[in-house]
Amino acid sequence: MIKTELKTNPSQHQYRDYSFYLEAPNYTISAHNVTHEIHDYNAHAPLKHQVTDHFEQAKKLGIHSPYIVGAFPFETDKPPYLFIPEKVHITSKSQRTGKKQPLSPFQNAPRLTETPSRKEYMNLVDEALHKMNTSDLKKVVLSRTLQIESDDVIGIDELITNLAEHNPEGYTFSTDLGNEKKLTGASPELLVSLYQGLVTANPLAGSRPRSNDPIEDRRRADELRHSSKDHHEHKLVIDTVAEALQPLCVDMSIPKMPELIQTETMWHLSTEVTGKVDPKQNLTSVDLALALHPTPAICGTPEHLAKDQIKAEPFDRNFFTGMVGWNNYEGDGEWVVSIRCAEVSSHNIQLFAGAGIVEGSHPEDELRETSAKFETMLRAMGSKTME
Ligand SMILES: C=C(O[C@H]1C=CC=C(C(=O)O)[C@@H]1O)C(=O)O
Repeated sequence: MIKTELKTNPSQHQYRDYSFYLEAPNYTISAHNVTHEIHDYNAHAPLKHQVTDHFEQAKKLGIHSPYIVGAFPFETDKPPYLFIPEKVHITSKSQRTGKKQPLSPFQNAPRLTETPSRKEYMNLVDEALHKMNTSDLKKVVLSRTLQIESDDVIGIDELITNLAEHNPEGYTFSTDLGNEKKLTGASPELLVSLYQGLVTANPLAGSRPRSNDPIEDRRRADELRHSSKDHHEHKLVIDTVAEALQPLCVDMSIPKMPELIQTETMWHLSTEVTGKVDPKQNLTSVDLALALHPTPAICGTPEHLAKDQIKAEPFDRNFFTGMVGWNNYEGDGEWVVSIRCAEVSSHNIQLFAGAGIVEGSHPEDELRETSAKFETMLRAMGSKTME
């Protein structure tokens, strides 16, 4: 986890009008006045070189310690939306009011469309389970989308305030995607951070929806803690993350058993993997993030078979299940998995939610899990539940 050294008055920090905003558990980073948009991204040239070129150009423009910020999409052959801001502002965590009553980003009731339908989603899960019986596919993350259309201009400020109030342990973010669109959400999952040589990754996999009833909530947590199906799902992710980081790190440490963590809407199995970056390789946080992405927490294993199943999702994931974050001139930075999020434009919000399918998964449970994951965004919009 990144520690902040640059501390200013937290109350100065508002996300309004920022091109990039990330509120992490212990610091907030925001950026505006874009100088360089990395639009001439070349998927065949190493990103490292492109970033170095852009940093050099930014330096010529008088930005002494440039940052690169933005988002990468799920598909690795599609361009990221990255930029170098003229000004970056880092503070200790914003003081939140703890207000649980959401400010409404809508004046009038919006219209909702689900894709795929609930029945179609369960069919996709069934097909994936069938593939697991007839091929080497072990895990795939299948997702749904919820399109919300409003007559009002959507209040992005309210949305982000609500997300941050309700997810103090997570990463609330909003980043420009061009064409007046933003990717906005509150992710509980750290893909990777690099800070003064220390590498941290915190994969999540294996989940249960929370319940309003404390006894039922505890029962679900215990069920998850003891579920061999969920531990198997979790291990597939940890093994892949460890394998990707091993050649890039020294002194890696991986706890034997996952921890149980909670968000306002979900229980998750979580493992914090740490290590020291190999000093001989001159790696940046972007190098580490690209080496890990896409992890089986949002894609599956083996990756190529999981991607074949994901093609059956009847929509484009775009930046959902990609990553959002920043990288500074020294190569330090932090990248968060873009889940519990939505693409937001003036009158439309497209929400996304996925669930990991492994042998032993049940279509109705996965449907329920994705509905619960939508709730992170829905609650920030003032809605209690979609069931
Ligand atoms: C794909 C999502 O969550 C992933 C991250 C944590 C736990 C997950 C799970 O248990 O299935 C998912 O793999 C999502 O929130 O849309």
